[in-house]
Amino acid sequence: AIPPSTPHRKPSGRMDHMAAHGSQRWKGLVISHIEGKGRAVLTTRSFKAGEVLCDYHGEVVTSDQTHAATSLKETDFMFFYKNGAGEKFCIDAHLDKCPCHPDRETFGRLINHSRKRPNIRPRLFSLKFESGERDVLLFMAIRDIKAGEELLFNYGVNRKNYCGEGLDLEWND
Ligand SMILES: C[S@@+](CC[C@H](N)C(=O)[O-])C[C@H]1O[C@@H](n2cnc3c(N)ncnc32)[C@H](O)[C@@H]1O
Repeated sequence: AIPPSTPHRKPSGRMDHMAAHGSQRWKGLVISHIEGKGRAVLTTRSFKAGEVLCDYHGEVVTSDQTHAATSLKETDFMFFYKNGAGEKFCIDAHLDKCPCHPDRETFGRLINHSRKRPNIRPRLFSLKFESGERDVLLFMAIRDIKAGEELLFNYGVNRKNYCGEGLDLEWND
Protein backbone atom coordinates (compact mmCIF):
# COMPACT_ATOMS: atom_id res chain seq x y z
CA ALA A 1 0.00 0.00 0.00
CA ILE A 2 3.03 2.24 0.16
CA PRO A 3 4.50 4.00 -2.87
CA PRO A 4 7.45 2.20 -4.41
CA SER A 5 10.81 3.88 -4.33
CA THR A 6 11.12 3.86 -8.12
CA PRO A 7 9.05 6.66 -9.62
CA HIS A 8 6.87 5.73 -12.58
CA ARG A 9 6.56 8.05 -15.51
CA LYS A 10 3.30 7.26 -17.21
CA PRO A 11 0.13 6.76 -15.20
CA SER A 12 -2.55 5.02 -17.23
CA GLY A 13 -6.24 5.97 -17.31
CA ARG A 14 -8.52 8.27 -19.20
CA MET A 15 -8.05 11.54 -17.29
CA ASP A 16 -5.40 14.10 -17.97
CA HIS A 17 -3.62 13.70 -14.64
CA MET A 18 -1.29 16.61 -15.12
CA ALA A 19 -4.15 19.00 -15.81
CA ALA A 20 -6.14 17.66 -12.88
CA HIS A 21 -3.07 17.85 -10.65
CA GLY A 22 -2.60 21.49 -11.66
CA SER A 23 -6.21 22.56 -11.24
CA GLN A 24 -7.10 20.12 -8.43
CA ARG A 25 -10.41 19.57 -10.24
CA TRP A 26 -10.51 15.80 -9.86
CA LYS A 27 -13.84 14.42 -11.10
CA GLY A 28 -16.11 11.91 -9.37
CA LEU A 29 -15.17 12.72 -5.77
CA VAL A 30 -16.89 14.61 -2.96
CA ILE A 31 -15.92 15.58 0.60
CA SER A 32 -18.30 14.29 3.25
CA HIS A 33 -18.41 13.67 7.01
CA ILE A 34 -18.45 10.27 8.69
CA GLU A 35 -19.20 9.93 12.38
CA GLY A 36 -16.07 8.97 14.30
CA LYS A 37 -13.77 9.82 11.43
CA GLY A 38 -14.46 13.46 10.59
CA ARG A 39 -14.06 14.45 6.99
CA ALA A 40 -13.91 11.73 4.35
CA VAL A 41 -13.68 11.46 0.56
CA LEU A 42 -16.46 9.57 -1.23
CA THR A 43 -16.94 8.64 -4.88
CA THR A 44 -19.83 10.01 -6.93
CA ARG A 45 -19.19 7.66 -9.86
CA SER A 46 -17.65 4.23 -10.34
CA PHE A 47 -13.93 3.76 -11.00
CA LYS A 48 -12.16 0.81 -12.60
CA ALA A 49 -9.26 -1.00 -10.95
CA GLY A 50 -6.04 0.84 -11.82
CA GLU A 51 -7.73 4.16 -12.51
CA VAL A 52 -6.27 7.32 -10.95
CA LEU A 53 -8.66 9.07 -8.56
CA CYS A 54 -6.66 12.04 -7.28
CA ASP A 55 -3.26 13.02 -5.95
CA TYR A 56 -1.90 13.83 -2.51
CA HIS A 57 -1.52 17.54 -2.97
CA GLY A 58 0.79 19.73 -0.89
CA GLU A 59 4.21 21.30 -0.69
CA VAL A 60 7.11 18.93 -1.31
CA VAL A 61 9.76 19.43 1.39
CA THR A 62 12.62 17.32 2.69
CA SER A 63 11.74 14.96 5.48
CA ASP A 64 14.27 16.57 7.85
CA GLN A 65 12.83 20.06 7.43
CA THR A 66 9.44 18.71 8.37
CA HIS A 67 10.49 16.92 11.54
CA ALA A 68 12.03 20.06 12.95
CA ALA A 69 9.14 22.32 12.17
CA THR A 70 5.90 20.49 12.88
CA SER A 71 3.61 19.30 15.64
CA LEU A 72 2.26 15.74 15.77
CA LYS A 73 -1.20 16.94 14.75
CA GLU A 74 0.24 18.48 11.62
CA THR A 75 1.91 15.20 10.67
CA ASP A 76 -1.62 13.85 10.17
CA PHE A 77 -1.52 15.76 6.91
CA MET A 78 1.94 14.82 5.74
CA PHE A 79 2.85 12.07 3.36
CA PHE A 80 6.41 10.80 3.74
CA TYR A 81 8.10 8.94 0.91
CA LYS A 82 11.45 8.09 -0.63
CA ASN A 83 12.25 9.06 -4.20
CA GLY A 84 14.05 6.90 -6.77
CA ALA A 85 17.43 7.89 -5.29
CA GLY A 86 16.32 6.82 -1.81
CA GLU A 87 16.08 10.39 -0.51
CA LYS A 88 13.35 11.08 2.04
CA PHE A 89 10.75 13.69 1.17
CA CYS A 90 7.41 14.74 2.47
CA ILE A 91 4.31 16.20 0.89
CA ASP A 92 3.16 18.71 3.47
CA ALA A 93 -0.61 19.26 3.26
CA HIS A 94 -1.20 20.62 6.76
CA LEU A 95 -2.83 23.81 5.43
CA ASP A 96 -6.61 23.49 4.91
CA LYS A 97 -6.24 25.22 1.57
CA CYS A 98 -2.91 25.32 -0.17
CA PRO A 99 -1.69 28.71 -1.42
CA CYS A 100 -1.88 27.57 -5.06
CA HIS A 101 -5.59 26.60 -4.77
CA PRO A 102 -7.06 28.97 -2.17
CA ASP A 103 -10.57 28.38 -3.54
CA ARG A 104 -10.77 24.66 -2.80
CA GLU A 105 -10.00 21.91 -0.33
CA THR A 106 -7.89 19.19 -1.88
CA PHE A 107 -8.99 15.56 -1.63
CA GLY A 108 -5.79 13.62 -0.90
CA ARG A 109 -5.27 15.01 2.61
CA LEU A 110 -8.83 14.10 3.63
CA ILE A 111 -8.69 10.41 2.74
CA ASN A 112 -9.00 8.16 5.80
CA HIS A 113 -7.02 5.07 6.76
CA SER A 114 -7.86 1.40 6.48
CA ARG A 115 -5.42 -1.45 6.90
CA LYS A 116 -7.92 -4.24 6.29
CA ARG A 117 -10.01 -2.87 3.43
CA PRO A 118 -8.19 -0.18 1.51
CA ASN A 119 -9.62 0.47 -1.98
CA ILE A 120 -6.85 2.78 -3.26
CA ARG A 121 -3.08 2.91 -2.98
CA PRO A 122 -0.60 5.72 -3.49
CA ARG A 123 2.03 5.49 -6.23
CA LEU A 124 4.87 7.85 -6.90
CA PHE A 125 5.21 9.30 -10.39
CA SER A 126 7.76 11.66 -11.77
CA LEU A 127 5.91 13.98 -14.17
CA LYS A 128 7.34 16.59 -16.51
CA PHE A 129 5.82 20.04 -16.09
CA GLU A 130 6.79 23.27 -17.82
CA SER A 131 8.64 24.24 -14.64
CA GLY A 132 10.54 20.93 -14.66
CA GLU A 133 10.16 17.35 -13.45
CA ARG A 134 8.27 16.87 -10.20
CA ASP A 135 7.26 14.00 -7.91
CA VAL A 136 3.52 13.48 -7.82
CA LEU A 137 1.73 10.94 -5.62
CA LEU A 138 -1.32 9.59 -7.37
CA PHE A 139 -3.97 7.40 -5.73
CA MET A 140 -4.95 4.43 -7.90
CA ALA A 141 -7.92 2.11 -7.45
CA ILE A 142 -6.86 -1.31 -6.10
CA ARG A 143 -10.17 -2.81 -7.33
CA ASP A 144 -13.31 -1.63 -9.07
CA ILE A 145 -14.92 1.03 -6.86
CA LYS A 146 -18.65 1.78 -6.89
CA ALA A 147 -20.27 5.21 -6.63
CA GLY A 148 -20.84 6.18 -2.99
CA GLU A 149 -17.86 4.31 -1.52
CA GLU A 150 -15.46 5.97 0.89
CA LEU A 151 -11.87 6.14 -0.36
CA LEU A 152 -9.47 4.44 2.07
CA PHE A 153 -5.76 3.75 1.93
CA ASN A 154 -3.35 2.09 4.30
CA TYR A 155 -1.36 4.81 6.09
CA GLY A 156 0.84 1.97 7.45
CA VAL A 157 4.52 2.40 6.86
CA ASN A 158 4.63 6.13 6.24
CA ARG A 159 3.19 6.85 9.69
CA LYS A 160 5.13 4.17 11.56
CA ASN A 161 8.51 4.55 9.91
CA TYR A 162 8.80 8.25 9.42
CA CYS A 163 6.51 10.42 11.47
CA GLY A 164 4.60 8.05 13.67
CA GLU A 165 7.26 6.57 15.93
CA GLY A 166 5.52 5.89 19.22
CA LEU A 167 2.20 6.89 17.75
CA ASP A 168 -0.47 4.17 17.87
CA LEU A 169 -3.12 4.05 15.22
CA GLU A 170 -6.17 3.97 17.45
CA TRP A 171 -8.44 2.74 14.65
CA ASN A 172 -8.43 -1.02 14.24
CA ASP A 173 -9.73 -1.24 10.71
C1 LIG B 1 -5.21 12.71 7.01
S1 LIG B 1 -6.48 13.01 8.13
C2 LIG B 1 -7.89 12.39 7.26
C3 LIG B 1 -9.03 13.37 7.27
C4 LIG B 1 -9.70 13.54 8.62
N1 LIG B 1 -10.80 12.62 8.75
C5 LIG B 1 -10.15 14.96 8.81
O1 LIG B 1 -11.34 15.22 8.98
O2 LIG B 1 -9.30 15.86 8.78
C6 LIG B 1 -6.09 11.79 9.34
C7 LIG B 1 -7.00 11.80 10.53
O3 LIG B 1 -8.28 11.27 10.17
C8 LIG B 1 -8.80 10.44 11.19
N2 LIG B 1 -8.92 9.07 10.66
C9 LIG B 1 -8.29 8.54 9.58
N3 LIG B 1 -8.67 7.27 9.37
C10 LIG B 1 -9.56 6.98 10.34
C11 LIG B 1 -10.29 5.79 10.66
N4 LIG B 1 -10.21 4.70 9.93
N5 LIG B 1 -11.12 5.84 11.73
C12 LIG B 1 -11.23 6.98 12.49
N6 LIG B 1 -10.54 8.12 12.23
C13 LIG B 1 -9.73 8.12 11.17
C14 LIG B 1 -7.83 10.55 12.35
O4 LIG B 1 -8.26 11.59 13.18
C15 LIG B 1 -6.54 10.91 11.65
O5 LIG B 1 -5.66 11.56 12.55
